[in-house]
Amino acid sequence: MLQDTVTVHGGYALTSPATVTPTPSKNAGLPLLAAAPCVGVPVLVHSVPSSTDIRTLVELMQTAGLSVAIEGRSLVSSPEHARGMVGDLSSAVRIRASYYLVPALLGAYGRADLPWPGGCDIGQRAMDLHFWVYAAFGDSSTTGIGGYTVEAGSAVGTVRIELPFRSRGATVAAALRAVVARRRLVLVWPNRSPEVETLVNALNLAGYPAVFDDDTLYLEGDAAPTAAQWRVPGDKIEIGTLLCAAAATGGRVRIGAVEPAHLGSFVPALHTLGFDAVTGIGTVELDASRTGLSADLVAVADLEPGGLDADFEPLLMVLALGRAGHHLFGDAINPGRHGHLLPQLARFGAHITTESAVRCRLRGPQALRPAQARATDIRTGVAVLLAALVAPGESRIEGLAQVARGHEDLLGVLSSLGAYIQHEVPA
Ligand SMILES: CC(=O)N[C@H]1[C@@H](OP(=O)(O)OP(=O)(O)OC[C@H]2O[C@@H](n3ccc(=O)[nH]c3=O)[C@H](O)[C@@H]2O)O[C@H](CO)[C@@H](O)[C@@H]1O
Ligand SMILES: C=C(OP(=O)(O)O)C(=O)O
Repeated sequence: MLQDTVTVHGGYALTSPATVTPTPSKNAGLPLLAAAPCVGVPVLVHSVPSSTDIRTLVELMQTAGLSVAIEGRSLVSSPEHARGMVGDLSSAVRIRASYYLVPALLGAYGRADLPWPGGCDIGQRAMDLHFWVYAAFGDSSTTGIGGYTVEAGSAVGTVRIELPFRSRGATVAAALRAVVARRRLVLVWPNRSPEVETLVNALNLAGYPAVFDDDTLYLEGDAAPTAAQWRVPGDKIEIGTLLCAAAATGGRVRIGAVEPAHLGSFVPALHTLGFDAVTGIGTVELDASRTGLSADLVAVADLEPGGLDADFEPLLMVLALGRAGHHLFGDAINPGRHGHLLPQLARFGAHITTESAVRCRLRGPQALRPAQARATDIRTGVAVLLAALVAPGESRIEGLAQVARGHEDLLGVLSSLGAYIQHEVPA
């Protein structure tokens, strides 16, 4: 059983003896799993991670009467939709991605009743764009204090939607609604993150032609589908975590099964900080003994294609603390995150100047000292683990259930690189 508190003995270089294969990704897996009951054909999804949020989504689909089952590390989805009854979906409040369930529920029952998305307490989790997407399909939505209801409409023909910004959640909602409604979709300003591109490739494999053309996604939701097998890709955030862990502790790591393009502007950020991260075909490696001079880093989360994924920003903040320069950080996408992250890093002695709720600056290098800290959300949790691995001495980290929401066994992976992490045995 996972214990919620660990002691991290920091100050040791993390080095992988062999090439590390990343664990499959939560954030790429969630849309694929939600898509499986939408496509109208049998689907087998391979490499499903068993992080808590993924397990919650699968349980929710089963409670909703959708025909999905976990077999080993795969999800098997059969086209016969409902068992006829939707059970209690109140645990949907535990994850943000519960909103990915709406299209499958509309397909199975013609309506979706869900609590508001929850998960990490990192800012408002608005769904206005999702409702706007459903309205474009002719669906009607009503909202209340505890949750919302979407009821399926009966409109036909091509649906054209222009998003005001590249929301990942709204893009997934539009794509899944199009295949459930069997309608052509023209979506302007789609999100083009690797997680969405993975979903679009999966829909292609299931016989729904889908293509990005500059700033538009074209999806033939009315095509004839075919049974498909999908695979959840390796977790780009875990890859980033291991690169930062090796870099920050003066170690070395080589990671395989990597799609370097999925790392977006994360690798250039490592270069700015002076680290020689080298990408190859399906690999990325970093040897901190080859570190050069660092320059000022600007790490501002961005939804534009190739922009910095917000979930990389806390990792880069810890890394930058050890590197010379004036470094700027921003995450307006998760506007509550700095409010959790900065106080936890301050416990390690980090001096970070808040410019606004979503922007901060720091001047490096700064030495970190061991601390007692809390994983208040997934990425703050990983950031404090990194800080603890850097700070020489014993740190105590609480709240690891948050990290387990996004990672199947991050502590195990870090331990395989030589991290010395002890689980606290409850009295
Ligand atoms: C499950 C999952 O994959 N979560 C990721 C996803 O979150 P998420 O799916 O929420 O990301 P979106 O791109 O949809 O949302 C980005 C921003 O837009 C706002 N918004 C979104 C929809 C809407 O209808 N109205 C609205 O105002 C959100 O509150 C947020 O501030 O992308 C984020 C940005 O890369 C990541 O940090 C999250 O880890
Ligand atoms: C915030 C995250 O996920 P979610 O949006 O699912 O809470 C995350 O993965 O860090």
